[in-house]
Amino acid sequence: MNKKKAVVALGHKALGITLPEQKIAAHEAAASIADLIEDGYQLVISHSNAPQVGMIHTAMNEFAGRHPEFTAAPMSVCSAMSQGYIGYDLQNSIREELLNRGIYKTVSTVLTQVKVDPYDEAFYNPEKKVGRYMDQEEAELEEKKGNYVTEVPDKGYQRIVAAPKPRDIIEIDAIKALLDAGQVVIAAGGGGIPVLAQRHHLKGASAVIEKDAVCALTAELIDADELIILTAVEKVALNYGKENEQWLDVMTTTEARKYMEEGHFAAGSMLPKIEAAVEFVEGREGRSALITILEKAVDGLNGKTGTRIVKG
Ligand SMILES: Nc1ncnc2c1ncn2[C@@H]1O[C@H](COP(=O)(O)OP(=O)(O)O)[C@@H](O)[C@H]1O
Ligand SMILES: NC(=O)OP(=O)(O)O
Repeated sequence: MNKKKAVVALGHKALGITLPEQKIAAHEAAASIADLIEDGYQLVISHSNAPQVGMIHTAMNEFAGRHPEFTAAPMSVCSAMSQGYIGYDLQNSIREELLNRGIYKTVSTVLTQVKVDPYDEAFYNPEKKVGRYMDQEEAELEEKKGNYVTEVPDKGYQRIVAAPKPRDIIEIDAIKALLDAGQVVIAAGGGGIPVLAQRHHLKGASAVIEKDAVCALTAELIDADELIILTAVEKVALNYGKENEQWLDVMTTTEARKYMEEGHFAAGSMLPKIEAAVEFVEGREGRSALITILEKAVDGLNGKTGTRIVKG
């Protein structure tokens, strides 16, 4: 039997932020991933990184210059570190969960670079929130360092960086080779390390790519059957959080476009998921995307919950 190929996007719920939180969250996420593997899926797994990459950037740059051995690290290097920091925990948690179920599979993290366009509008209009919430004084200090910040209602301030569109995945052949060998691959974590191609040289870009967007691109490039976005809500809603909230079981791509125009999906959270789902599903016939809560992945795939996005 040909196994179904899927890309799974793991959000904040699957990761936590601090190392102790991450260890617990990754363990729980591994159970959902193992459920999917037991259900017969061949998986490429990607994940969020905005809190972590901000934390790493602050940690790396706070001490820069105070000692000759501590030098500043650009955002692209911090992205690479976040892939290692998160991938390490995820691959070991998934490996352990699979072994507990009597399944032997190598699980590996591919340090993944993603090509972006140097003229992408996002470089002129940074909007991606990263890192912890700050008070006004801390935010002003960040601005003095040349960083951009934005006010977040009820939470304080947060740093913002460019989130250019992912154009190509440099290590895609390695990802495909591992997948074809029946192994479990964690790739393009945190949207991938954004790079600008300068002839044979890849120059790290100061940006953080939207992980849902890179999941759609990965799914396209491996010609996946499913895009599975595991997040903090069981279903997508119209009028989310309002009195007339309406949870959706299924949504065609035409409906999704209309709902996006009507502003039903919040920028930076649900909107990139819907955009990714529409882009992937419209790529070829027979594809579908699922958005559901982390612990109900298999129920979602079996049509018991979640919101399914289909071409139409
Ligand atoms: N229309 C909507 N339907 C459901 N959830 C929505 C909607 N608009 C915004 N959200 C919010 O999007 C969140 C998921 O996005 P996000 O927190 O960025 O997840 P992740 O970390 O999994 O990528 C939900 O927890 C919910 O608060
Ligand atoms: N890179 C990225 O999209 O991370 P978040 O999901 O944490 O915003």
